Amino acid sequence: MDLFSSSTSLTPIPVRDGELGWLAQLPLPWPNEEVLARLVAETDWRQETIVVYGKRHLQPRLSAWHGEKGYRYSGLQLAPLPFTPLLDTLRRAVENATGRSYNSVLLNYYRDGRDSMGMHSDDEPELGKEPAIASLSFGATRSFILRHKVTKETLKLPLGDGSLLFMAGALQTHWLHGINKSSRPLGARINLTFRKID
Ligand SMILES: O=C(O)CCC(=O)C(=O)O
Ligand SMILES: [Fe+2]
Repeated sequence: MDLFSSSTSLTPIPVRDGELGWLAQLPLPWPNEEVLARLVAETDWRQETIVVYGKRHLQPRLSAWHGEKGYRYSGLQLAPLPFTPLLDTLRRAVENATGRSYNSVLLNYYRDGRDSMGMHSDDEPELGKEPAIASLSFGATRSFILRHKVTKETLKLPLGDGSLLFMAGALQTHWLHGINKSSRPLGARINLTFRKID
């Protein structure tokens, strides 16, 4: 009997108009807390500015972009940093679990419950049609909100320490997603979304 088969393969989350898979703990060579501490310390974190209706705002989180190609995100042009050995190990673990390959990763650092990400779709043209996006989380559990653009159906997925969420198929065409602010005292969370940019 393969003791690990049930814990290392993605569990499908049934959803209309897209594909979602979930794994409670991605197998990694280090404990989650060690990965979190290294990502906090070793990443060149930036607080990016976004322009909304002509006004400049600081994003309510820190971020970093690593990959082979530059990337436009919410009107920002992010200059890519190379993959570090740590990020490369995480990428390989995510590729094993999802059966897809990635050449870029966006890191987001939610310092506490006041940090957030507005509702959006990852549907930039350079991601291609029906992009596969693998989302790896460390630290505090935050609710990942998914809202269907037409039916307004809403899913709330608590993404815990070490968990992997896989989004594919038509999901980005039909759904928005984001991370709400929380009034509860929450610790730090880092999320990595692995993507393939053409
Ligand atoms: O922090 C999360 O779980 C979501 C991140 C996200 O949606 C993104 O990076 O595009
Ligand atoms: Fe996203």
